[in-house]
Amino acid sequence: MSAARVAASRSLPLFEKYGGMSVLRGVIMDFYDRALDSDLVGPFFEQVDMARLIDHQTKFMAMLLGGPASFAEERLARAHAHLGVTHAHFDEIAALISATLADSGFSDEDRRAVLAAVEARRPLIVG
Ligand code: HEM
Repeated sequence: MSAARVAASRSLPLFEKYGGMSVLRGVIMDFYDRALDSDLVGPFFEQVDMARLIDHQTKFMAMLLGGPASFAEERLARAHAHLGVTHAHFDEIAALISATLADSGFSDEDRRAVLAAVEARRPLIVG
């Protein structure tokens, strides 16, 4: 790759670097397969409309990656307010996101950046 292309790819938002909306949607579907398989967090999703949840989570992640989407913090808090999510649940979901991103080809640096943005939302989700 030429120096110019390397420089250009470094300045791309992660959203474009990792393939945009349809690729991201596949990553999110992979993540929810893992979440449903988890004894700790799987039961939370049993009664949930997963197609709708995948849409919303894809939008949320697209925003975190610098893509063309927005997802209000208030909405994130409202969605989890009555679920009784503990720190252990949050840690499990964060670990599943991390493993999914690693298996989807995210570099360690980019994976850590996404996880830091997820971690910053912990107070909105646990409670
Ligand atoms: C770790 C960071 C987390 C992020 C970034 C996240 C993100 C989201 C998003 C974007 C939605 C969709 C909200 C909407 O429809 O408006 C959602 C819904 C949901 N989340 Fe999370 N979540 C996280 C952690 C958790 C944890 C730890 C649990 C439980 C173990 C959980 C359980 C759920 C459930 C059950 C819904 C569906 C609620 C419904 O449709 O009524 N989430 N989450």
